[in-house]
Amino acid sequence: MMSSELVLQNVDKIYGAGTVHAVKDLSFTVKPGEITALLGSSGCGKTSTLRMIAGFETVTNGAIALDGRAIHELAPAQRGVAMAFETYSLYPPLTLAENISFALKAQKLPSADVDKRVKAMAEMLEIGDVLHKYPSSVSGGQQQRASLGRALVRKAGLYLLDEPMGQLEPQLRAVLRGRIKHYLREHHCTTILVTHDQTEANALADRIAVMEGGVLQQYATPAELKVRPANLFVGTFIGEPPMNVLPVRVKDNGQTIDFVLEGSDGQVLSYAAQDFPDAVRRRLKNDDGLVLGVRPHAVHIGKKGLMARVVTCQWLGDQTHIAAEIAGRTVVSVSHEQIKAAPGSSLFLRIAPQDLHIFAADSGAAIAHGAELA
Ligand SMILES: Nc1ncnc2c1ncn2[C@@H]1O[C@H](COP(=O)(O)OP(=O)(O)OP(=O)(O)O)[C@@H](O)[C@H]1O
Repeated sequence: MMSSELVLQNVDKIYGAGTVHAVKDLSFTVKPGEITALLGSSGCGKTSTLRMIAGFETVTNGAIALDGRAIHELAPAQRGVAMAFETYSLYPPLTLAENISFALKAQKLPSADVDKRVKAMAEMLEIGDVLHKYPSSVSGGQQQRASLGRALVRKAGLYLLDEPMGQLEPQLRAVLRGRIKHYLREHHCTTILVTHDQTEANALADRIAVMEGGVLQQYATPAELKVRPANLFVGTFIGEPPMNVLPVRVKDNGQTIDFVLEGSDGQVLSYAAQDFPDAVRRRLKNDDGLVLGVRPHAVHIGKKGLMARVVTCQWLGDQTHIAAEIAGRTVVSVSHEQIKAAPGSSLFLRIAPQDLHIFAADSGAAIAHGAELA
């Protein structure tokens, strides 16, 4: 199947009389055959972005190109894009099989070939037994899968999938994710997927565009987003349970680098100065306000360290989750060992220097990840 490169360049979406600036100066490229997820909370602008690429919304400023061809002023049908949108529903007078095969028939493929492809697609999506039914007599989840099948079975330069599995129960969603990813890979489909579910984005996408307030926060692989978040928003948005956040002031006395917890009576995370390379130390000016981000699995329970008061301690069968309070903040620790800690008791939290994410308190921009400059 052909696959295309998609380029968004300085795209803005302003609705109505200019009161809602839904997408701000958005630029990113999806390489041929790559799967990109647009991820963000409700209202961040991901659907507006997808709808502009599809042609259902006009672009206020900027350009969208597919394989070097500007498409943002073309009608949707002229863009060479296949779509599975919640609002882009099935044709009611056609069966699910006829809906899925519609575009293939329009391409005048031999009917034996069409039948074979529709059947394979339906089996992949677990709707083989309802292919003869009409949309009104199947469930929402089956309609959604038929709509996805109709998009995927077509030949297109670009595939746009809007929350394609939003209506499915978790087990089926997990099975289909794997199959859909395999299909997209095998057919080298350039794909954009909109989701608010980071598990889905991580499982399906090569790269994730994290959006907030209409602004692209970071565009990177799932692993990079976790290990090197560009800012505090991405750090706390990606990862489950979320990253712990500790506002601090830094003191470098030449021997040790001390992070003094804001709001505490002098509780300090203290590290040997040589734990941090000079390049990082030069960026940490004395008394600067910083925010430390620490993943829960990097917060260890030890014999010394930051003293915290246990709020809850739960063994989940394969890991212990401890929530502890320190300087009026809750810090979560996740451990694969079974730990017993009574609520109200005190314990000590240890964090290795290489597990610290250091952000500027004012802008939220990342300064360092572990011992490396951001
Ligand atoms: N047709 C419209 N007219 C005016 N404002 C709109 C319109 N469509 C979306 N918006 C606004 O634009 C902003 C971005 O909306 P958008 O639907 O793109 O976000 P989203 O991240 O996809 O959210 P959701 O996950 O809830 O669909 C929101 O503030 C929304 O209220």
